[in-house]
Amino acid sequence: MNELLNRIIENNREITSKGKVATYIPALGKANPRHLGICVADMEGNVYTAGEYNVKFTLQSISKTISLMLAIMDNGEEEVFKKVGMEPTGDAFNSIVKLETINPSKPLNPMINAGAIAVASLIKGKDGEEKFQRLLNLFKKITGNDDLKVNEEVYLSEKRTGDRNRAMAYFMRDVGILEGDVEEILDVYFKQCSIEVDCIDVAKIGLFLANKGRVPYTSEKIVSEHIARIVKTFMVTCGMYNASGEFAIKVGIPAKSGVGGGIMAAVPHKMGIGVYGPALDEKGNSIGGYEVLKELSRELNLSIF
Ligand SMILES: NC(=O)CC[C@H](N)C(=O)O
Repeated sequence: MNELLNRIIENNREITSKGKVATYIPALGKANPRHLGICVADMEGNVYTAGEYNVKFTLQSISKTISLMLAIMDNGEEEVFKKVGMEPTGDAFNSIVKLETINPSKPLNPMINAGAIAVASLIKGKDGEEKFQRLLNLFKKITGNDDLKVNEEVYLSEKRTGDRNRAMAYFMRDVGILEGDVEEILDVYFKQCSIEVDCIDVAKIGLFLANKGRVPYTSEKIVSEHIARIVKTFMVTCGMYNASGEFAIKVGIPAKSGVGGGIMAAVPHKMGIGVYGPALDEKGNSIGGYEVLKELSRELNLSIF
């Protein structure tokens, strides 16, 4: 397996030159666009790695999967889906346009920014800090990594420049989707996006979802199978933003990407995969990571369809 992963990384390194590192969050612009790494963690406890698997990056939109999980655990499915929809969108992850035109006005799904901000508002806690700590603790449990923390530079960089997210959040409060202190809600969201990880952490998140919401090594059941299934279904329909349909055909694995360059993938009953390559395609997905998953899926016949 290590040999296969090394080969796949080297086969796809060239394509990273065709992508661009995200710079709309200035601190993300410092990443090395040539980096490409992978970790596969399987059900038996084996961990395989290749390339720059241990370079640190921030979760960004990958965090939206676990924040959704926590919001459903806290409030139940019915309450959460009163505030956010279940439908994919053909628009960019940070698009604002449908918020006003759709009736009733609510974000289309929890994997786009507006939806994830609505979800962050539903996490329980006496203030933003407690809400975020509850979410961070859940990530620590799932990955088995107690050292997970926020990358302060990325967090402050996004907080300073996140006016589009801020605009969506204030609009959502106006139409009654968000309640309470908008800046505090945004702070939870900006921090969850800035949690720093490597490919191993991300593969463990995938493995946890692949194993229906249980951490395989400890067998601890963190969430019901039903909620784990909801999260994986969103990964299939919305996880790669407006490239999710094509990804389902070409790769066929539930996956969630982030603009930090990570992709988290969950192959049901088999393995979790964490990929990192900060050079992005025009839709905001890791250009090398996408190709790496495509080749791995083909080699090991991993498509769920
Ligand atoms: N697609 C992403 O990873 C987006 C997350 C990023 N923090 C943002 O809000 O723009």
